[in-house]
Amino acid sequence: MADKSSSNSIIKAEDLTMAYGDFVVQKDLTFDIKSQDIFIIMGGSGCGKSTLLKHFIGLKQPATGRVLFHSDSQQNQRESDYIDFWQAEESRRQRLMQRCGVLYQSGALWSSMTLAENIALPIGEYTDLSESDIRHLASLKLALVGLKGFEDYYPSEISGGMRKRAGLARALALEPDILFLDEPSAGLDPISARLLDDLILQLRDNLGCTLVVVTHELASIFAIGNNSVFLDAETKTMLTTGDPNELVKHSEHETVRRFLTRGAEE
Ligand SMILES: Nc1ncnc2c1ncn2[C@@H]1O[C@H](COP(=O)(O)OP(=O)(O)OP(=O)(O)O)[C@@H](O)[C@H]1O
Repeated sequence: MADKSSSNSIIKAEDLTMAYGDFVVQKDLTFDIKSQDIFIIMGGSGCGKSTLLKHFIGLKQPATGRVLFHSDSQQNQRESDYIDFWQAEESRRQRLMQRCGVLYQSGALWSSMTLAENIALPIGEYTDLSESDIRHLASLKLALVGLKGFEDYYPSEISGGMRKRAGLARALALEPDILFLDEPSAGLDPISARLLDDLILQLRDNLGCTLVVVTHELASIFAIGNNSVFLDAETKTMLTTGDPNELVKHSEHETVRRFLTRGAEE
């Protein structure tokens, strides 16, 4: 089934069923995330958005089905170029994960380290660069997210929005081609949330990253998303996949249209 529309997929979920023990969270998930998508994982509370993210970042194994990563996002793609993440050898999995940056909901910065030190940490761990090169790179990453000059600040000395951006700078430390963001605008005021959306769009446009974002903020979904999957808590499966800006108008599923219009439809 190598149709043209799936030809530049960077991640694929195939018949994925997710469960905690006997408790099935979602079943039969099949969708593609394409290179340079801003792909939104959406759905009501407790439907399994964060659980799905965990399957992509190596924290949780599928009950059944597969998570496939393209072996090299820069190349033309054939079916044989996909790696079944959970069947791959540990070393292969680690290499795949080094292509991925993650921004956790809390931001997860080390409070006892400055912003530059927070970003230098993964760079020092995974590269052989000198201390001064690492420091220089950390400054560059902070500049990328609009935090030039804040190298020596501690997380407690900056605002929530700035902490999110610093978390993004750290997620970018190893120059990932895929970024996973868990509720990036949670806890931010509307203006800071909007600025973070703008930054996310810039990162995609300037760095060519693919972004996978868990969010239920409607403004963000429409502002940044060009592709999505909708997980339904009731039927425990996906209802649809596609551009949320189209789904809000044309989805055949009332549940999806109602979610995207906050129930204001009709
Ligand atoms: N470690 C766990 N063990 C058992 N059940 C879990 C675990 N983590 C989550 N669950 C359950 O799995 C379901 C999906 O949880 P998940 O956090 O993925 O949903 P979510 O869509 O991200 O929720 P929210 O929008 O509220 O953050 C929920 O019923 C939750 O209680």
